[in-house]
Amino acid sequence: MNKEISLQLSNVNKTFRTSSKSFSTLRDRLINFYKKNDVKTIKALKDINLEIYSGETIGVIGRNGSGKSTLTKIMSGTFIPDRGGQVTKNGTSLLLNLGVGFSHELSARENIYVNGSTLGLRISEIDELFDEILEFSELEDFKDTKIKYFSSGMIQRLSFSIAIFAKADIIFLDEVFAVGDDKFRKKATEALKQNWLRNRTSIIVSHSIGTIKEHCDRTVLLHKGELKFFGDTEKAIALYQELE
Ligand SMILES: Nc1ncnc2c1ncn2[C@@H]1O[C@H](COP(=O)(O)OP(=O)(O)OP(=O)(O)O)[C@@H](O)[C@H]1O
Repeated sequence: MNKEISLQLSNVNKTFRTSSKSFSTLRDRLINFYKKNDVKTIKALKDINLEIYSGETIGVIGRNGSGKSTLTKIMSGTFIPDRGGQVTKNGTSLLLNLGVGFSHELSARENIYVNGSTLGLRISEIDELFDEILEFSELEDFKDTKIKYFSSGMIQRLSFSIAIFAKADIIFLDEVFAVGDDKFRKKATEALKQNWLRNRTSIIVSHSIGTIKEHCDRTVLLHKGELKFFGDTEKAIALYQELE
Protein backbone atom coordinates (compact mmCIF):
# COMPACT_ATOMS: atom_id res chain seq x y z
CA MET A 1 0.00 0.00 0.00
CA ASN A 2 1.26 3.46 -0.92
CA LYS A 3 1.00 5.62 2.19
CA GLU A 4 0.41 9.33 1.75
CA ILE A 5 2.41 11.62 4.02
CA SER A 6 0.20 13.96 6.02
CA LEU A 7 2.85 15.72 8.08
CA GLN A 8 6.63 15.77 7.94
CA LEU A 9 9.17 17.38 10.26
CA SER A 10 12.80 17.76 9.18
CA ASN A 11 15.58 19.00 11.47
CA VAL A 12 13.15 20.76 13.77
CA ASN A 13 14.67 22.60 16.73
CA LYS A 14 12.99 25.14 18.98
CA THR A 15 14.90 27.50 21.24
CA PHE A 16 13.25 29.87 23.70
CA ARG A 17 15.04 32.80 25.28
CA THR A 18 13.78 34.13 28.56
CA SER A 19 14.85 37.34 30.25
CA SER A 20 14.89 38.01 33.99
CA LYS A 21 14.30 41.69 33.21
CA SER A 22 10.59 41.79 32.72
CA PHE A 23 9.08 44.73 34.53
CA SER A 24 5.47 45.71 34.45
CA THR A 25 5.73 49.21 35.93
CA LEU A 26 8.02 52.20 35.51
CA ARG A 27 8.87 51.99 39.24
CA ASP A 28 10.06 48.36 38.81
CA ARG A 29 12.09 49.45 35.83
CA LEU A 30 13.84 52.25 37.74
CA ILE A 31 14.51 50.16 40.86
CA ASN A 32 15.98 47.35 38.80
CA PHE A 33 17.82 49.51 36.28
CA TYR A 34 21.29 48.29 37.33
CA LYS A 35 20.29 44.71 37.92
CA LYS A 36 21.97 42.19 35.65
CA ASN A 37 19.74 40.77 32.95
CA ASP A 38 20.02 36.98 33.03
CA VAL A 39 19.04 35.66 29.63
CA LYS A 40 18.30 31.96 29.72
CA THR A 41 18.20 29.76 26.66
CA ILE A 42 15.90 26.75 26.65
CA LYS A 43 16.23 24.15 23.91
CA ALA A 44 12.66 22.84 23.98
CA LEU A 45 13.06 20.63 20.89
CA LYS A 46 16.24 19.08 19.55
CA ASP A 47 16.56 17.91 15.98
CA ILE A 48 13.18 16.27 15.49
CA ASN A 49 12.59 14.28 12.30
CA LEU A 50 9.36 12.37 11.72
CA GLU A 51 6.70 11.46 9.20
CA ILE A 52 3.02 10.93 9.89
CA TYR A 53 0.74 9.27 7.33
CA SER A 54 -2.78 10.24 6.31
CA GLY A 55 -5.48 8.87 8.59
CA GLU A 56 -3.11 7.89 11.41
CA THR A 57 -3.85 8.68 15.05
CA ILE A 58 -0.58 9.61 16.72
CA GLY A 59 0.07 9.91 20.45
CA VAL A 60 2.60 12.29 22.01
CA ILE A 61 3.84 11.41 25.49
CA GLY A 62 6.63 12.51 27.78
CA ARG A 63 7.22 13.94 31.22
CA ASN A 64 6.40 17.54 32.17
CA GLY A 65 8.50 19.97 30.18
CA SER A 66 9.64 17.34 27.66
CA GLY A 67 8.38 19.46 24.74
CA LYS A 68 4.96 17.96 23.90
CA SER A 69 3.05 21.24 23.63
CA THR A 70 5.92 22.93 21.80
CA LEU A 71 5.98 20.08 19.27
CA THR A 72 2.21 20.35 18.77
CA LYS A 73 2.42 24.10 18.31
CA ILE A 74 5.20 23.70 15.76
CA MET A 75 3.26 21.06 13.86
CA SER A 76 0.09 23.18 13.87
CA GLY A 77 1.94 26.34 12.81
CA THR A 78 1.45 28.33 16.04
CA PHE A 79 5.24 28.38 16.57
CA ILE A 80 7.87 28.46 13.86
CA PRO A 81 10.92 26.22 14.25
CA ASP A 82 14.47 27.57 14.53
CA ARG A 83 16.17 28.35 11.24
CA GLY A 84 16.93 25.25 9.18
CA GLY A 85 13.92 23.29 10.39
CA GLN A 86 11.02 22.43 8.13
CA VAL A 87 7.39 21.43 8.68
CA THR A 88 5.51 20.15 5.66
CA LYS A 89 1.76 19.63 5.88
CA ASN A 90 -0.56 18.06 3.37
CA GLY A 91 -3.86 19.89 3.93
CA THR A 92 -5.33 22.16 6.56
CA SER A 93 -4.82 21.73 10.28
CA LEU A 94 -6.43 22.77 13.50
CA LEU A 95 -5.16 22.94 17.06
CA LEU A 96 -8.05 22.25 19.38
CA ASN A 97 -7.70 24.43 22.47
CA LEU A 98 -10.91 24.25 24.44
CA GLY A 99 -12.36 27.66 25.33
CA VAL A 100 -9.67 29.65 23.53
CA GLY A 101 -11.08 32.31 21.22
CA PHE A 102 -14.37 32.67 23.05
CA SER A 103 -15.62 36.14 23.87
CA HIS A 104 -16.98 36.26 27.39
CA GLU A 105 -19.19 39.24 26.61
CA LEU A 106 -21.05 37.27 23.93
CA SER A 107 -23.79 34.68 24.41
CA ALA A 108 -23.41 30.97 23.70
CA ARG A 109 -25.34 31.49 20.46
CA GLU A 110 -23.02 34.30 19.30
CA ASN A 111 -19.92 32.36 20.29
CA ILE A 112 -21.06 29.35 18.28
CA TYR A 113 -21.09 31.58 15.18
CA VAL A 114 -17.81 33.36 15.90
CA ASN A 115 -15.92 30.25 17.00
CA GLY A 116 -17.46 28.06 14.27
CA SER A 117 -16.22 30.53 11.63
CA THR A 118 -12.68 30.41 12.99
CA LEU A 119 -12.86 26.62 12.76
CA GLY A 120 -13.58 26.73 9.05
CA LEU A 121 -17.39 26.53 9.02
CA ARG A 122 -19.50 28.76 6.76
CA ILE A 123 -22.39 30.72 8.31
CA SER A 124 -24.91 28.61 6.38
CA GLU A 125 -23.25 25.46 7.76
CA ILE A 126 -23.42 26.82 11.30
CA ASP A 127 -27.12 27.65 10.74
CA GLU A 128 -27.69 24.00 9.88
CA LEU A 129 -25.56 22.62 12.72
CA PHE A 130 -26.66 25.10 15.36
CA ASP A 131 -29.29 22.93 17.10
CA GLU A 132 -27.04 19.87 16.96
CA ILE A 133 -24.11 21.79 18.50
CA LEU A 134 -26.31 23.14 21.28
CA GLU A 135 -27.91 19.78 21.95
CA PHE A 136 -24.53 18.08 22.13
CA SER A 137 -23.30 20.66 24.64
CA GLU A 138 -26.44 20.16 26.77
CA LEU A 139 -26.60 23.93 27.15
CA GLU A 140 -29.94 24.57 25.39
CA ASP A 141 -31.25 26.52 28.39
CA PHE A 142 -28.28 28.87 28.27
CA LYS A 143 -28.11 29.66 24.56
CA ASP A 144 -28.74 33.38 25.08
CA THR A 145 -26.68 33.71 28.27
CA LYS A 146 -23.34 35.52 28.09
CA ILE A 147 -20.65 32.96 28.66
CA LYS A 148 -19.04 35.06 31.38
CA TYR A 149 -21.73 33.49 33.57
CA PHE A 150 -20.70 29.93 32.55
CA SER A 151 -18.57 27.60 34.65
CA SER A 152 -15.26 26.51 33.10
CA GLY A 153 -16.77 23.05 32.47
CA MET A 154 -19.70 24.60 30.57
CA ILE A 155 -17.32 26.66 28.42
CA GLN A 156 -15.26 23.54 27.63
CA ARG A 157 -18.42 21.65 26.69
CA LEU A 158 -19.55 24.39 24.33
CA SER A 159 -16.10 24.67 22.81
CA PHE A 160 -15.84 20.91 22.33
CA SER A 161 -19.31 20.70 20.78
CA ILE A 162 -18.36 23.23 18.09
CA ALA A 163 -14.95 21.67 17.47
CA ILE A 164 -16.26 18.21 16.63
CA PHE A 165 -17.87 19.74 13.54
CA ALA A 166 -14.75 21.70 12.54
CA LYS A 167 -13.25 21.27 9.11
CA ALA A 168 -9.60 20.36 8.78
CA ASP A 169 -7.49 17.51 7.44
CA ILE A 170 -5.25 17.28 10.51
CA ILE A 171 -6.35 17.92 14.09
CA PHE A 172 -4.18 18.42 17.17
CA LEU A 173 -5.81 17.49 20.44
CA ASP A 174 -3.85 18.79 23.44
CA GLU A 175 -5.32 17.27 26.62
CA VAL A 176 -8.92 17.57 25.41
CA PHE A 177 -10.05 14.19 26.69
CA ALA A 178 -10.60 15.58 30.18
CA VAL A 179 -13.57 17.71 29.09
CA GLY A 180 -16.60 18.05 31.37
CA ASP A 181 -17.88 15.51 33.88
CA ASP A 182 -17.73 11.72 33.55
CA LYS A 183 -20.92 11.35 31.54
CA PHE A 184 -20.05 14.13 29.11
CA ARG A 185 -16.50 12.81 28.76
CA LYS A 186 -17.74 9.43 27.53
CA LYS A 187 -20.03 11.05 25.00
CA ALA A 188 -17.27 13.45 23.89
CA THR A 189 -14.73 10.64 23.40
CA GLU A 190 -17.22 8.68 21.27
CA ALA A 191 -17.95 11.77 19.14
CA LEU A 192 -14.24 12.40 18.67
CA LYS A 193 -13.77 8.83 17.52
CA GLN A 194 -16.63 9.08 15.01
CA ASN A 195 -15.85 12.53 13.66
CA TRP A 196 -12.11 12.70 13.82
CA LEU A 197 -10.13 9.65 14.76
CA ARG A 198 -11.73 7.34 12.22
CA ASN A 199 -11.48 9.66 9.24
CA ARG A 200 -8.59 12.03 9.58
CA THR A 201 -5.04 12.50 10.78
CA SER A 202 -5.08 13.20 14.51
CA ILE A 203 -2.31 13.99 16.96
CA ILE A 204 -3.19 13.46 20.61
CA VAL A 205 -1.12 14.91 23.47
CA SER A 206 -2.05 13.36 26.78
CA HIS A 207 -0.71 12.42 30.18
CA SER A 208 -3.34 9.69 30.27
CA ILE A 209 -1.71 6.43 29.22
CA GLY A 210 -5.20 4.89 28.94
CA THR A 211 -6.21 7.52 26.35
CA ILE A 212 -3.02 6.99 24.32
CA LYS A 213 -3.37 3.19 24.46
CA GLU A 214 -7.01 3.31 23.43
CA HIS A 215 -6.70 5.59 20.40
CA CYS A 216 -3.18 5.78 18.99
CA ASP A 217 -1.75 3.75 16.09
CA ARG A 218 1.77 5.02 16.77
CA THR A 219 3.26 7.15 19.53
CA VAL A 220 6.03 9.73 19.89
CA LEU A 221 8.00 9.65 23.14
CA LEU A 222 9.75 12.92 23.97
CA HIS A 223 12.35 13.29 26.68
CA LYS A 224 14.05 16.61 27.46
CA GLY A 225 13.24 17.86 23.97
CA GLU A 226 14.57 14.79 22.18
CA LEU A 227 12.61 12.25 20.22
CA LYS A 228 13.41 9.11 22.21
CA PHE A 229 11.12 6.82 20.25
CA PHE A 230 8.45 6.91 17.53
CA GLY A 231 6.54 3.77 16.67
CA ASP A 232 4.45 1.06 18.30
CA THR A 233 2.28 2.60 21.05
CA GLU A 234 2.77 -0.24 23.57
CA LYS A 235 6.54 0.03 23.18
CA ALA A 236 6.49 3.83 23.55
CA ILE A 237 4.47 3.48 26.77
CA ALA A 238 6.84 0.83 28.15
CA LEU A 239 9.84 3.09 27.43
CA TYR A 240 8.05 6.06 28.98
CA GLN A 241 7.35 4.10 32.14
CA GLU A 242 11.03 3.13 32.36
CA LEU A 243 11.91 6.84 32.39
CA GLU A 244 10.09 7.36 35.70
N1 LIG B 1 6.72 30.36 25.35
C1 LIG B 1 7.74 29.84 26.02
N2 LIG B 1 8.77 30.62 26.46
C2 LIG B 1 9.82 30.10 27.11
N3 LIG B 1 9.96 28.78 27.39
C3 LIG B 1 8.98 27.97 26.99
C4 LIG B 1 7.83 28.44 26.29
N4 LIG B 1 7.02 27.37 26.02
C5 LIG B 1 7.64 26.29 26.53
N5 LIG B 1 8.82 26.63 27.10
C6 LIG B 1 9.79 25.72 27.73
O1 LIG B 1 10.03 24.66 26.82
C7 LIG B 1 10.11 23.42 27.51
C8 LIG B 1 9.05 22.46 26.96
O2 LIG B 1 7.76 22.95 27.33
P1 LIG B 1 6.41 22.26 26.83
O3 LIG B 1 5.28 23.10 27.32
O4 LIG B 1 6.50 22.01 25.38
O5 LIG B 1 6.45 20.87 27.61
P2 LIG B 1 5.30 19.79 27.82
O6 LIG B 1 5.93 18.46 27.58
O7 LIG B 1 4.11 20.14 27.01
O8 LIG B 1 5.01 19.97 29.37
P3 LIG B 1 3.70 19.62 30.25
O9 LIG B 1 3.55 18.14 30.26
O10 LIG B 1 4.11 20.14 31.60
O11 LIG B 1 2.54 20.36 29.66
C9 LIG B 1 9.96 23.74 28.99
O12 LIG B 1 11.24 23.83 29.56
C10 LIG B 1 9.25 25.09 28.99
O13 LIG B 1 9.63 25.82 30.13
